Amino acid sequence: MAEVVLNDVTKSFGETVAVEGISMTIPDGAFVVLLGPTGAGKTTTLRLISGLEQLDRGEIFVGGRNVAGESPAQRDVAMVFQQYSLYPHLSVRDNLAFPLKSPILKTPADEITRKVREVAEVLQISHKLDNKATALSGGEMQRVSIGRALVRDPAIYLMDEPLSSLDAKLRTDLRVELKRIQADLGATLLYVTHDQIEAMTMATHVGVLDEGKLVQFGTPREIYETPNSLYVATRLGLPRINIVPASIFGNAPAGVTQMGLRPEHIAQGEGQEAQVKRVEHLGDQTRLHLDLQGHAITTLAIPGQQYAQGSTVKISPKNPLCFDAHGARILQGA
Ligand SMILES: Nc1ncnc2c1ncn2[C@@H]1O[C@H](COP(=O)(O)OP(=O)(O)OP(=O)(O)O)[C@@H](O)[C@H]1O
Repeated sequence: MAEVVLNDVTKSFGETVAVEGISMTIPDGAFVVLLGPTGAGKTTTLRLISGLEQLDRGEIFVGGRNVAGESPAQRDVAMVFQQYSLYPHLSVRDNLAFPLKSPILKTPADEITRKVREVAEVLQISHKLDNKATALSGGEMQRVSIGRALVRDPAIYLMDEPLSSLDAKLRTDLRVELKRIQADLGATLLYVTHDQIEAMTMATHVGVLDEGKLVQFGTPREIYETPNSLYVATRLGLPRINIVPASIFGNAPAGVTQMGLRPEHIAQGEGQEAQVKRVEHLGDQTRLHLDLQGHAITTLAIPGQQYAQGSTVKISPKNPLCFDAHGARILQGA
C-alpha cells in the first residue's frame, strides 16, 4: 500500500473545468471519502489517479513515484466503478481469479483458490461461484466487481459509489466488511459516495469538493464540527443543518448574517416560539419539523417528551455555527 499525493491536479473537458488545482495527500493506510454534489469532480479525480484520464496540469505521486505517462496497470491501482464491469462469459470464480492470473503476478494456484474463497465469503457470494456472471442479479454482479478489486493487493483502491446499487441490508453489511478489510490490510482507499453514513463511519479523512475544487479536507469529525463554510456544513449531518438569518434570535454578532443549527445547536424550552408542523417517528429517532417565523427547522425530539402537531415549542441557539453573507464560517469570539 502507498501514500498518494495530488499536486495542483487540473482537468478540463472542452469548456468544462472538471477538476481544478486539487492538492491533497492521501496518507498510507487512509480511507479517504470524497463528498460533493453531482458534477463536483469526484469521478474525474479517481479516473485521473487511475490513469484512465490524462492531467492537463499538476502531478500525481503513488508511493513517492510520479506516475505521469504510466498506464493504469503500471500504476497498480484497483478500481471499482458504480456499474459493474465483469467478463460475462466467465464464471464468478474465474472473474474473481482473473486479476490474480496476470503473468506479472505469478500467483500460485492454491493461493488463488484461497483468496477467491475468502473474498467470496466476505461478499456473501460463495454459493454463486460456479454461475456465469450473466446469471447474477445486479447486486450480486456488483459484489463480484468489488471482489475483483479485493483479491488484489494494489498500491491504492479507488471506489466510485461501489455500494449504491445494493439493498439496504447488504449495504450495511458490506460497509462494515469493507472498513474491516481496509483496516486489516492497512489498505489505502479513495472512495466516492453520496451516502453520509458511509462517509461518517468509514472515512479516516473526508475531502469536500465544490465545482472541481477541494474546499476542505479533514477527519469526518472536523468536517462535521468545524466546517469552514456553509457549503461544507451542509455536506454532513442528518437531519441536515438548518440555516436561518442570524437576526432571528435577536442581535447577531458583527458580520454574522446566517446561523447554522444542527439538532445539538438547538435548545428547547426557552427562546423563540416555533410551531410544530410534523412529528416524524423513524424508529431510532424522532424528528421534529418546526416553523420558526416562516423558516423550516428540522431537529430531534427530546426522548419521552410529547409534541402535538400545531402546538408550539420554544427554541434558542446553543453554540451555533455562524457564517457571513458569502457563506464563509465566522468563528465566535474571534
Ligand atoms: N468525459 C467527459 N466529457 C465531458 N465532460 C465530462 C466528462 N467527464 C466528466 N465531465 C464533466 O466534468 C464535471 C465533473 O464530472 P464528474 O463525473 O467528475 O463529477 P462527479 O462529482 O463524479 O459527479 P457524480 O456524482 O454525478 O458522479 C461535470 O461537469 C461533467 O459533466
